[in-house]
Amino acid sequence: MLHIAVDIGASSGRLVAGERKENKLEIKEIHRFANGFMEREGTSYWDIDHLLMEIVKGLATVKKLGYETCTVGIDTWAVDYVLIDEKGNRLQEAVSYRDKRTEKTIEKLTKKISKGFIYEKTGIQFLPFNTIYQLFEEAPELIRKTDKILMVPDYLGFRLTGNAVLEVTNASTMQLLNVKKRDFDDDLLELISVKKEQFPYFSEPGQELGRLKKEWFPSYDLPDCKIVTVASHDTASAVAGTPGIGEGWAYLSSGTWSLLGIETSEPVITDLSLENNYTNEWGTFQSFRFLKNIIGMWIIQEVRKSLPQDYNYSQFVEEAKKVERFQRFINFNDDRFINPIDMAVEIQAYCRETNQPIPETAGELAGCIYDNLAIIYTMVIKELEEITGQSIDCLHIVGGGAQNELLNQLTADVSGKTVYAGPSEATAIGNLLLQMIAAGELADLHEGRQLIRKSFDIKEFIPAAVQTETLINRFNQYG
Ligand SMILES: Nc1ncnc2c1ncn2[C@@H]1O[C@H](COP(=O)(O)OP(=O)(O)OP(=O)(O)O)[C@@H](O)[C@H]1O
Ligand SMILES: C[C@H](O)[C@H](O)[C@@H](O)C(=O)CO
Ligand SMILES: [Mg+2]
Repeated sequence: MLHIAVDIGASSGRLVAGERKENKLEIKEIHRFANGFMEREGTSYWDIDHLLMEIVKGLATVKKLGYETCTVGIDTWAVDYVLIDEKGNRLQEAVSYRDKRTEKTIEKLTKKISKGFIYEKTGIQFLPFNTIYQLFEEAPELIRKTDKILMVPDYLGFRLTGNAVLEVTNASTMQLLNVKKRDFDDDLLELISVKKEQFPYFSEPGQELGRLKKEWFPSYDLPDCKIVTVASHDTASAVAGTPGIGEGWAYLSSGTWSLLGIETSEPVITDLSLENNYTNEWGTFQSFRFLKNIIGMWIIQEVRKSLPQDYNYSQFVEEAKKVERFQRFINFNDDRFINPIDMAVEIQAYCRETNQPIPETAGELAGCIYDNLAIIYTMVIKELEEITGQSIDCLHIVGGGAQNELLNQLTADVSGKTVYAGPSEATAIGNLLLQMIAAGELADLHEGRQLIRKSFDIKEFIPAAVQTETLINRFNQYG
């Protein structure tokens, strides 16, 4: 059976076909397209209709390749949603989590209910753009007109099948679910004046959402195509698509964001996890993704836009290799880097304010980004071990960032952990695994990860000795 993963990240989207051929998973990229938010009248939003048409375009290609039967699973970035009325019409643009409307919302809401209380209920990290804060900022009359609040991947599935669900891995990122009840938290819904009935019913990954709506057939005429819910939060699919070599492994889903964490069977909700802003996003098969959001390749993506000359990511890495290591220490998790007007200027301002050499060239800018990400990753690994009491033996770097061999080696060196890099399309692969488990082609995720290890090139990076403590001390001095 052919399975199609629709994986849409903040910077790019792709349709990846996957089929099990004996003891290998064979994948083929069918369609790739750019993503990114737009700005209009002071609002940052996603062109959601364009994304839908890109999916349709990709499915038409599947048809042209001669397939008649397939399943499709959709995953995207987290927290963002679409409001629809009782006729299914979209009530407004799909606002991006990078929009500035929620910059002060945590401060506003935690005057009414403490952070500790919210965290005790949800176990979810405090990111200014969590769904709870976005919904709080919506105009009350718009919420009153809203029949359903659909998370982005669920909205795309609704447009293709007419059926709406709330898939749990992405639902958890709303910071509205009570982790013990595995249901909405009534206090939090009341706090933001939203009703439970304004959400669809929950769906676990692996359930049939429906068949493609007839009106889409003319452009791709896939008579036997079923949409299946997968881990619709892309990071949850990326974790599912992590090879999982050894016992004490951690994952780093390296794309626009760097999501670094471990899989747990129970949530970790402690003073220390709250203090360090760790999250317990829901994973597949009732697991949890105990992780931390680290500003990831967003930084270099935005620097790329700042520079007069266009560099591709391989060129940035080559330029970064030429500059001296660890000349600047920058805490890229500072809110100033969430969405500055000009990232290169913001980095230079940070260095000027902290009396550090100001990076000017592409190599100096990329070099300081990769140097400091390696230090931040190391600090998060140390925090994870301290908070959970579990030792982490190795780190799996998956996603587009896994192709950055300089950063892979720097991460191994600074953290002292062996790094396994790849697959770069782990999100799409995890999406495919969940469809294959639903189709009975795989018994479970354990078998799926064995298939990954047999099917894809996973590069090993052995740590070389560096003065980690010195680097962390210097980072804390400037961070
Ligand atoms: N050849 C390469 N060398 C080094 N880095 C690369 C290379 N190709 C891609 N990358 C890095 O991968 C990043 C994109 O990763 P990926 O494709 O996983 O992100 P995405 O899926 O579009 O977004 P999201 O993180 O929201 O899922 C780029 O920003 C870039 O930094
Ligand atoms: C906004 C979220 O933190 C973001 O989507 C992250 O969870 C992610 O999934 C990045 O791919
Ligand atoms: Mg991605």
